[in-house]
Amino acid sequence: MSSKANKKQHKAIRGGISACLARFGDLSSLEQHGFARNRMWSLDRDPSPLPPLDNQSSVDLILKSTEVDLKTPCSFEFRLRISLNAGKLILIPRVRNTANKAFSFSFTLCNYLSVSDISEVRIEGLETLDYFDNLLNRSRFTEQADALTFDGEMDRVYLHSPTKIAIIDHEKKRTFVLQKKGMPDAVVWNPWGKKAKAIPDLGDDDYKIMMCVNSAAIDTPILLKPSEEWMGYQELSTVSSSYCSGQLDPRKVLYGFH
Ligand SMILES: O=P(O)(O)OC[C@H]1O[C@H](O)[C@H](O)[C@@H](O)[C@@H]1O
Repeated sequence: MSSKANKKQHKAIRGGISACLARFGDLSSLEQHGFARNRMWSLDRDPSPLPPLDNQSSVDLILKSTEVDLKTPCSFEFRLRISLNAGKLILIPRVRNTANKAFSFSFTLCNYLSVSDISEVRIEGLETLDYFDNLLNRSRFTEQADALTFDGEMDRVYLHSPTKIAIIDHEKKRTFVLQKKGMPDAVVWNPWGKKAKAIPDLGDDDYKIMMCVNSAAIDTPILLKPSEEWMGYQELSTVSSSYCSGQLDPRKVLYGFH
């Protein structure tokens, strides 16, 4: 979490994971990254059709469009199951269309990851993919690097990424493994120094120890007919090892090679 995080209501905390239901990054959006991350959610006592929870380390939450302001252009129920197990955090977002006409939306789970030093981080799994560069008017490029490293501001939407992405923190000897379904794209963001200074709830130097790698459905919005439900899945886990140590080949993490 940011050293200057603002924990007031009606504002997403800068850190953790925020659920963004919107035309993500679209200027026509009513609120940056949508309204869902800025609202108070309720406990969901009927998470059907998911099986009821049977362990203490899970919770079902719900946000109904009726609890959102009237500017919401559609009627929906947005459910989120959060489960925490040893070294593993699972999020299952679901959106049901409760209106009598179809609507589409983009969706992102914005994962703030804590790292030892952004210059020492390497992301595996995005190589050779096409991406939109938000810093260059969403121009489309193809990733040429073997792995993604950071030496300046980055804000990209990688298209059709694999279901597993590894974020390797050399200094901490820790790898985050991000697995996802139903969210084909991946956003990578680090504001770097100049932009960090301009973001009020981010400490000037916080950019050195954070990054966002987000599960997203942005390029092709999710289309829901009346009564239909969309479901996504995200699993974030850590592997105590490092690419440097030679004990772990990131390809094994990504593809399970033996
Ligand atoms: O400041 P926020 O609204 O939380 O957005 C923070 C960042 O999130 C993303 O990952 C986007 O790709 C960036 O364009 C954006 O600046």
